Amino acid sequence: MCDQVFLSSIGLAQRPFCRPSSPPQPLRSFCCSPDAMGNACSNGCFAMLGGNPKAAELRACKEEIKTLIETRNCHPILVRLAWHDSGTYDQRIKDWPQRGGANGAIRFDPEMNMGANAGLDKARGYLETIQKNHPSVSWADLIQLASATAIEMAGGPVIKMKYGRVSVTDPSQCAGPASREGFKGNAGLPDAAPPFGCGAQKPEEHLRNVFGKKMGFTDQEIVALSGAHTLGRVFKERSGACPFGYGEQSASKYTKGNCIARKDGKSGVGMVGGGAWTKNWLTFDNSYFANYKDAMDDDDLIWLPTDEVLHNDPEFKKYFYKYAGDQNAFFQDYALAHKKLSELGAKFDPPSGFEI
Ligand code: HEM
Repeated sequence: MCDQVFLSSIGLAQRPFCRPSSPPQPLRSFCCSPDAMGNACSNGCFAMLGGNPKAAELRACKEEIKTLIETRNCHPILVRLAWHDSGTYDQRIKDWPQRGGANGAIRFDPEMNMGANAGLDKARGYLETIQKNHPSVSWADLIQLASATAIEMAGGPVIKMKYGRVSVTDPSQCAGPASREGFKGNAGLPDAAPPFGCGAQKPEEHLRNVFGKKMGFTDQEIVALSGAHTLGRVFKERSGACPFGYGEQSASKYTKGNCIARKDGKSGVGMVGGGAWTKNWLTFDNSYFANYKDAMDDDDLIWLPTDEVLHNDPEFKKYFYKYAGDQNAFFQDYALAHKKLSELGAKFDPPSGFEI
């Protein structure tokens, strides 16, 4: 077949020209130069290698993460760990790693010990064993992979992430708590209630300072990302943003040991206690939006000022009600916003990253 006939058949022929097909090329001509260690050429090409070995290693990690989540029901804390690694990102700082973001710095104490990260050392501990089994996988990738896997396992969307994130190697590369212009602490991670560390008087202003000015998200993305609170709990011993805490005695009605919160209806809540935004807080769905009135009216559920503003602010509320009525729209927008969050500030090797 000449090229013109072939291109027409797939709808790509632009101009009427015809020339004989080029002679068959050896595969090598499409694949530039993967190195002896099995790393891709600069185009991320592995055609000569029978698959990307780094992707294969990450897929093996994913299987171990699934076992971890299945046995410990730790979906929410893995999502929060990844978000707080990414959430140090400041788009006004250009250099890596000073700009923060998904670079694995949260595994080091200077970042882990920031007030906003209270409790997340537990999630770091969960991933430590997996990282030891796969030392070539970067912490930055492992943290993001665990979060995407948790969302999938909770019944949420598959997030088509890019991998190959380079990790920082030293605690001195962490973002300092007061390193972000206009934010007093926690490298500009959000506060659940006033006083807001950016000096904002109102939650809508605070969310736009944190997510818009600092990280580069739109109003729509802020609302979609907030829907992650369909999962998880608040603990008085961690953020202190609710009256519920560790153990059966301090648990809310929905976080006791015998509660069913998983999508598959199986028992198991991980550590007992805390207060949740939704009744089925190990299930990723749109109930955060659809059932917000329950959360506001029921003293055993949580609804923070930064949640409330999402259905009161004229811009935010357009998306809030859209997601309340349309779970598919929420899943689609969430997956895109989460992918963006997972890549904030990241440096990739190869530069184009790769999929697994
Ligand atoms: C909009 C601004 C946000 C505020 C003010 C906020 C605040 C909080 C607070 C206070 C907690 C409870 C922590 C504790 O006591 O253990 C929490 C938990 C959580 N947050 Fe957020 N968050 C925000 C955005 C996000 C985003 C963007 C995500 C993910 C994309 C997220 C995911 C989670 C998850 C999954 C938990 C539950 C963790 C667990 O159960 O261990 N949050 N958040």
